Amino acid sequence: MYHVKEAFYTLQGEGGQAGRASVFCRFTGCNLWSGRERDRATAACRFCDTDFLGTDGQNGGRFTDAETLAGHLTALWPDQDGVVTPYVVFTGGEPLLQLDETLIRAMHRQGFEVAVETNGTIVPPAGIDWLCVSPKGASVLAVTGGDEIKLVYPQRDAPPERFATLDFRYYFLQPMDTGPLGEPGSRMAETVGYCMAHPQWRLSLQTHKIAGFD
Ligand SMILES: C[S@@+](CC[C@H](N)C(=O)[O-])C[C@H]1O[C@@H](n2cnc3c(N)ncnc32)[C@H](O)[C@@H]1O
Ligand SMILES: Nc1nc2[nH]cc(C(=O)O)c2c(=O)[nH]1
Ligand code: SF4
Ligand SMILES: [Mg+2]
Repeated sequence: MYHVKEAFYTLQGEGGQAGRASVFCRFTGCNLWSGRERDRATAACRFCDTDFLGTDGQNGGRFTDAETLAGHLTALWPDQDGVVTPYVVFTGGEPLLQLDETLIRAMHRQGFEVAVETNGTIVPPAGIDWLCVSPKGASVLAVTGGDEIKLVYPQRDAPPERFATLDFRYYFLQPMDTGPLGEPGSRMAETVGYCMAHPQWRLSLQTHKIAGFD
């Protein structure tokens, strides 16, 4: 059984695939935070911008098997004429608590490329086409390579230096969303500063928040 908070068609907003049309599948639940506000201050991950509790979101629900969920996600892809390869992003919550090889294969059979957004604490199943790892605080990484690392910046217990020699194709810093840009607490300027001082790292902006497309 797969538990899905919500599923929707949008553009990938972040990282090296930003701007690409994507079906998002947001799984319920995370191993680094319960998702309840009263637990946030003591969680392993404390800055989460996402509601991943329950199955009550847009196109959410409980799916008994991979084929059923794959069909549900495929129906959200608008371009049925095969001009481009369809793209699905599994996120959450922590998607690797639920995503398995059976579901990845089912999406491949539907013609999709499969991307994953993970906190890096769980070993991924085989077959992922684009793996994005976003380390959280002092949590121990089970994944030390992939297509991109997208580190939310700054994090006291997770300085970029700790990850600079890992095996990724792209290294991104994403400013921690602490509220509106330009308001006190915005981490934009220091993130830009770090990328300019350390050219290995590129800036990733949450373009869906800036442009308001989800
Ligand atoms: C909600 S998480 C779900 C996937 C997975 N649990 C993870 O943490 O990578 C999706 C992406 O949003 C990022 N993110 C979460 N809260 C954020 C915030 N307040 N500011 C910037 N990025 C944030 C995460 O680091 C991750 O790259
Ligand atoms: N448009 C859009 N792009 C995203 N990239 C990663 C997201 C996530 O929450 O995992 C996300 C999201 O929530 N929306
Ligand atoms: S690991 Fe990801 S889903 Fe879990 S609380 Fe942190 S940002 Fe949110
Ligand atoms: Mg998001």
